[in-house]
Amino acid sequence: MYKVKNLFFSYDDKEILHDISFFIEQGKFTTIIGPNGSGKTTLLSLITGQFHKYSGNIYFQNKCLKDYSIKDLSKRIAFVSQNVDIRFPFTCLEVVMMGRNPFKSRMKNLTPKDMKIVRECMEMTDTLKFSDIPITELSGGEKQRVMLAKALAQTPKVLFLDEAFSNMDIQYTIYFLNLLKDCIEKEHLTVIAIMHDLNLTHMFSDRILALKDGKISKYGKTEDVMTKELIKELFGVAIRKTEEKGLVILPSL
Ligand SMILES: Nc1ncnc2c1ncn2[C@@H]1O[C@H](COP(=O)(O)OP(=O)(O)OP(=O)(O)O)[C@@H](O)[C@H]1O
Repeated sequence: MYKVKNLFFSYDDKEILHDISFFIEQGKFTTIIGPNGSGKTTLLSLITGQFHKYSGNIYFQNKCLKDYSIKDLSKRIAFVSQNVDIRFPFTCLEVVMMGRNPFKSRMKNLTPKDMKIVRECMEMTDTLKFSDIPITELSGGEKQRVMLAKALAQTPKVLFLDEAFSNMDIQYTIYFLNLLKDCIEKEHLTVIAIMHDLNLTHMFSDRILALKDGKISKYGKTEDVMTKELIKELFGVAIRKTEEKGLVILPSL
């Protein structure tokens, strides 16, 4: 689905990503982990086509990422970041409807089929009740749910999440992680997420890409990557694995 080869990226003179190569499989939940400043968001920005000045190659569905128009890319990928940067008081319904823009003909309204998708996505994310409320009047976690509804309304092949649950309570976070697992199973959605919660990462991810100082420390199946040794190397903390596929962080060791 995604192939990244020998990717280097710098902000001005400061090198942020160094010789990154990996392949993302379709229909998997891949999580990028790593300490603050290790380059996770930068990597996501690059593979979602937000930055163009890099060296190396990024291929998406066997085609060079730079050869996609923004509209073509928006029909295939959706992105939810932790910061909801909408300052204009669009209603939540209007925001979710924007998710259908890549599919809309110019100067035309959304079709009944588009509106059905919008409604279903708002139902799924428990945001239908916010339809007429300006998004600027919602709490942080509520806004993130609306942005997730908008992203799902894009009916993407790949959903990118940059700490997209950071303001949600644990009940909604687990609800959404299970919902995404369902979409992966039934619709072969590919999810590429950045998460800081190592326990949830361990429970829900199929693959882990571990970044440190702009380089890949390890990439592979969750069980192979989330070892005590790697977590110690990345974050300097000890962990204990539980029988139920959970992780306990042991901060004092
Ligand atoms: N616009 C920018 N200009 C210059 N340097 C930047 C810019 N954005 C990020 N950086 C630097 O790039 C490095 C990687 O940042 P990035 O946001 O990718 O890290 P991250 O792993 O996502 O961190 P966090 O876990 O804190 O979100 C950091 O050292 C940061 O200071």
